[in-house]
Amino acid sequence: MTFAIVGCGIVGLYTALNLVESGVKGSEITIVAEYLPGDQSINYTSPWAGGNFSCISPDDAQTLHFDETTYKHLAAIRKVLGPGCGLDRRPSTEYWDYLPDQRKIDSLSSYLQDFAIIPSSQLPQGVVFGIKYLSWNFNCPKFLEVLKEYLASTGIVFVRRKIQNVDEMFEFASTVFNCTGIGARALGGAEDKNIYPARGQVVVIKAPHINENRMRWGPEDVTYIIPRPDSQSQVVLGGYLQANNWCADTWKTETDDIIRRTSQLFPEIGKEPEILRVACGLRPSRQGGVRVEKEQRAKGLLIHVSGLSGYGYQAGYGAARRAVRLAKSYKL
Ligand SMILES: Cc1cc2nc3c(=O)[nH]c(=O)nc-3n(C[C@H](O)[C@H](O)[C@H](O)COP(=O)(O)OP(=O)(O)OC[C@H]3O[C@@H](n4cnc5c(N)ncnc54)[C@H](O)[C@@H]3O)c2cc1C
Repeated sequence: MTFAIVGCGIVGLYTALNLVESGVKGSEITIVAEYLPGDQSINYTSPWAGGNFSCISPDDAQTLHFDETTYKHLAAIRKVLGPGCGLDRRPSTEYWDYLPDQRKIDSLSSYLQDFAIIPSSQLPQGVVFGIKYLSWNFNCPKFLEVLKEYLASTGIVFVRRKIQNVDEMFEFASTVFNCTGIGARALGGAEDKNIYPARGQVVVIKAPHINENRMRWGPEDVTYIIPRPDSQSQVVLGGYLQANNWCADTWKTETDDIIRRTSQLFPEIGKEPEILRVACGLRPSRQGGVRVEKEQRAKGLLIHVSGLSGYGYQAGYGAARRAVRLAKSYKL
């Protein structure tokens, strides 16, 4: 059996990793993508992520399960890739201006390391609920490159090509994974109009004194501070979740708003941090949630792994594992 993956963002790479872990030889896997690690485009979301493990996922059982699978497996991934791979542990504090769904808290509290609910007397003004735990932090551009190098070392071939119609992928293999992120909306032969962007702008600062995550979930926006491992003290500040906004530009007003909100949440950031970069990305959100589905096409089997929205790093490994089991017809 041969396998091909269209898409080389975090979801395509996690899918390849799952295939290798399940015993498939690297030489039986081909990854085809318009953009590869190291590239930058508004149509390539993965380099723009914060990124960490947080409470961003929706409250449905499937996504919570994907979160759990990924959280528990990241230690094994770090071991394989080695120190300096852009994946490491940092403590995290998350606050809500509203009560989060109990299903999510029950799920997270059952496996997050060092999980604790913050006593209400210690919550900042306006916050109604808060937790602390040990999170995972990604230096996303670096992690993508290191993971790609590791997969290449197993014999996986990477091909740069824009696919017009998904059936072209059966030139490469009889089983194809569609991991095209925001591109899944327009992928010929498999257009998924449920996919839509959720734009986020981020500000990258230099701040060696910030070594923990802090997040605050408001009714409309999220404010977050995410240190990047193996990055010479970069910290990612955000953010926004702007549904159906395709804009690739960045805005000074949003930068100022992000600095204002993050320095309020974490005063040690200061009001004039050293800004290294401002960027934005389009989270591949999906009406109906994450799609892990098997489809029999005339030329072979197609498995969709899409709609990872703002949780591709923290839930994508779990989604990819389910996709690989579907492909290999394992019991779920
Ligand atoms: C500001 C921001 C902050 C975020 N923070 C976090 C975070 O802290 N934690 C977290 O878990 N997630 C976070 N995310 C979300 C995360 O970045 C996404 O869920 C993830 O990157 C989606 O990965 P993907 O592989 O599905 O898509 P992408 O990374 O976009 O990859 C898609 C791939 O498919 C290829 N492709 C598409 N169409 C075609 C075609 N027709 N032919 C050939 N190739 C094609 C592309 O070239 C690319 O290689 C954040 C996102 C943003 C924007």
